[in-house]
Order: sequence, then C-alpha cells, then structure tokens
Amino acid sequence: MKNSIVSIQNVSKTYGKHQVLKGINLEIYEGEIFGLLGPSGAGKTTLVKQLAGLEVPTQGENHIFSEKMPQLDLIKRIGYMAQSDALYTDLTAKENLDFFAALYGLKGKEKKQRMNEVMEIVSLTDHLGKLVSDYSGGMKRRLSLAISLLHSPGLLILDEPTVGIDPVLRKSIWESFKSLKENGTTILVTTHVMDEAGKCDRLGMIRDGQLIAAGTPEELMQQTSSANIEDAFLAYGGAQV
Ligand SMILES: Nc1ncnc2c1ncn2[C@@H]1O[C@H](COP(=O)(O)OP(=O)(O)OP(=O)(O)O)[C@@H](O)[C@H]1O
Repeated sequence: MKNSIVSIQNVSKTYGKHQVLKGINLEIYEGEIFGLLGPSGAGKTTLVKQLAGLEVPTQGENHIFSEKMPQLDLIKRIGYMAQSDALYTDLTAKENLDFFAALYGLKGKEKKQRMNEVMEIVSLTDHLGKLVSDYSGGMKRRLSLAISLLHSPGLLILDEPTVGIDPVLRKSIWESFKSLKENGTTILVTTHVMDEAGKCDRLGMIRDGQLIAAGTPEELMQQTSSANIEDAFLAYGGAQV
C-alpha cells in the first residue's frame, strides 16, 4: 500500500467572484516527485500555497501526512520554496541561513552541519560569506532552495525552483531531487519546463483551476498518442505552457 503524503480533497478557491481552483482531488505518495504543470494563471501557486499552509481553501480540505492543514506542527515538516525569493538581501548567505535555522530550532553542531550540507547541494559553499545583494538571480534561487532543505523536511514543495538557473546547474539540482527522493523525501514541484516534467514520477496537468489529467509521463503520452509531454498537455486541452 502506498503511503499518501498529500491528499487534496475536493478543493476549490474563490477570490471575490473569481474561482481560481475548481474541485481538485489529488493524492501524492511517499517518495514521489510529483510535477504540477499548467499555463500561467492556471492556479498552481494558489494550490501549492495551500499545501504549504499559507492559504486556506474556500471549499474542501488538504491533508498532509494524514492531518488536516493548516497546522503549525505540520508546517515544520514541510520545506517550501516560493516563486519569489524571500531572502534578506542586506545580509550574507550565512546570516540568512543562520536566521532560518534558528526559526527551525537548529542549533550548534547540527546547525553547522546542515548549513554546510544544503549549501553543498546547491553548489554555493564558496559563496557563504557573500552579501545576498551581490548574488545573481540563479544564486538567489539556489539559496532559497538550500533554506527550504535546512530542516530536512519530509515534504518539499517547490514553486518553479529552477527559474533563472542555467541548464548545467539545473541538471545538478534535479540530481539532488533524485537523491532526496531516494532518502524518502516527497517532492511537489511546479514547472513550465517540459524537460523537467519528463523527470517527474507523475504529473498533474492543471488548467483554469481544474486538474485535467494526472499520471506518469508515459501514461499521459500513451493516453493521448503523443510523442512528448508538451503534445500530451495540448491534447488534454491545455494551452501553451
Ligand atoms: N490573493 C489573490 N487575490 C486575487 N486573485 C488572486 C490571488 N492570488 C491569485 N489570484 C489569481 O488566481 C489565478 C491563479 O493564479 P496562480 O498564481 O495560482 O497561477 P499559476 O498557475 O501559479 O501561474 P504562474 O505559472 O504564472 O505562476 C490568477 O488569475 C491570479 O490572478
């Protein structure tokens, strides 16, 4: 039996008169890399923010680790990387890491070890002492990713983590996702990049607030007789992503 880590149960969200999410049902299982794909404005960020505990649904429920969100204890077990970096630019990377490590209750040797490990994963070890204002866009994304990993979360939610990151580094970041997955971390990632979508264990295609398809990349391509994910998405009625 697969262990469900994320359970989205009939979730809808309305802002004023605008219904942004429409009756979404989805299960994400332990150790999966699940990709959420969809055009701009489809509702991906709205959904992942709910899963990170930053928003609540208008209808329906989200359960993480079998418990109803939002809940402070659950939030501590989730790593979240938002679409825009939430960094203190007038501090160094190390000072940023120190700040977030303190929020997660990391101290002493453990803190130092985790800080080194996460900076190693994102290849920023040599830039620990640099002011974040002197970081490039891609370096800031990587630092945000390092911060989301600090407390070794069981569920990692990444909203377009590789925007502004060059292909070589993107490849190495995806390799780290794979090793995190092998250690049991469940990863939910939103993306526009088709090549990344193909690396996910399963994909969910979202359009106009509705989940229009979910399955492995192979299943989605087979069901639509498509040669690639982009064509499968278009066949499901998705707009250009
Ligand atoms: N706080 C809010 N108040 C009103 N409307 C909102 C709010 N947040 C999101 N929306 C609207 O909800 C819709 C979905 O936005 P969302 O950011 O979830 O899309 P997305 O799929 O993540 O897009 P992108 O790929 O561009 O990030 C958009 O029309 C957006 O304007």
